[in-house]
Amino acid sequence: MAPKKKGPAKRLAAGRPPVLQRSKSISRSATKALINKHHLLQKRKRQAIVKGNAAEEAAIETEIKALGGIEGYQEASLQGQRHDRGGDSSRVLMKWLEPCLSTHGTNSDRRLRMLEVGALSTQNACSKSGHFYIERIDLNSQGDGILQQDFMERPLPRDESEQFDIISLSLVLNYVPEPKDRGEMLRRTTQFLRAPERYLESPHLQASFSSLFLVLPAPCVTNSRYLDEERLVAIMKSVGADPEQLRCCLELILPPWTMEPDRPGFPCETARSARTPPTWEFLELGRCPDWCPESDGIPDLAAPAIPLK
Ligand SMILES: C[S@@+](CC[C@H](N)C(=O)[O-])C[C@H]1O[C@@H](n2cnc3c(N)ncnc32)[C@H](O)[C@@H]1O
Repeated sequence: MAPKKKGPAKRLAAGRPPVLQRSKSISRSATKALINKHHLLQKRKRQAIVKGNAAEEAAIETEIKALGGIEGYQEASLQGQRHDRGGDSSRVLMKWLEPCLSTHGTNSDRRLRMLEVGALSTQNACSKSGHFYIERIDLNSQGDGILQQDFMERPLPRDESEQFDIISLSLVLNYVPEPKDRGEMLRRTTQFLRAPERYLESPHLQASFSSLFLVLPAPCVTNSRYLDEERLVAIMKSVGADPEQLRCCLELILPPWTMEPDRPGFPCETARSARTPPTWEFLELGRCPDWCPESDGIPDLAAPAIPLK
């Protein structure tokens, strides 16, 4: 028998089990294209389900799989959290909360409760801060410390001990294909937040808690036929947020030149004055929310289906 031909020496990494292999870096534009395509397919799939068209639904599901499924989408999202691509949004949150949290301290008995919906990592800025007990959930858990759970199916809190001081909903709302479901998701967050009375004896906390940290891709607000700042405020009001207390964070996917302070159409003071990393922009609508869970009426988030005039 002829001796086996020796191939080129393999690198050690080639023998690693797949879970240990380093993920490939995807270019910024490929990341963005993949995320957008995924959102589009989710929307079309939702429409196919509503129409009861099983064949179309299956075809779209095949397309989603070919794109890498939810894992591919999450991988692309993680790439977006890289420092050189604007970093993780919770850095912005920590910056906002710094004045109040530095007074509060990090004693374990004083830590605040955070629910992170759509958590991709246990290593972001709020996780590292030491200020929070964090419950992390995601539709598709990427590892220990992240519970696999659909927020929409999460049992409602039975009492205040199961509620949270803050909920992070960063780049999750825009993942939900149907306007009505987006409304329901927002409304649901209010049921998980602690009542403002809880903070009456801690004036430094009162200014910021309880609150929702809402992050949206900037074009959802700055370049949308259906949503602008005014409508976003109206939507937040309809779920019971005090408009004077709102603060929301937009992930800017537009080129850095749009950070020009006098860019028309972005009248927010903080956006003008903040020294921000190039891919983030802040929408300062006031301070943090003072939720009023009793607010009547179901939010009319079908609103985004009505084009702006
Ligand atoms: C773009 S990633 C955002 C990750 C991270 N929060 C960030 O800011 O970079 C969106 C994540 O939200 C998760 N997600 C979407 N809808 C969800 C739901 N109903 N419940 C839990 N997680 C959800 C997705 O699985 C995905 O991992």
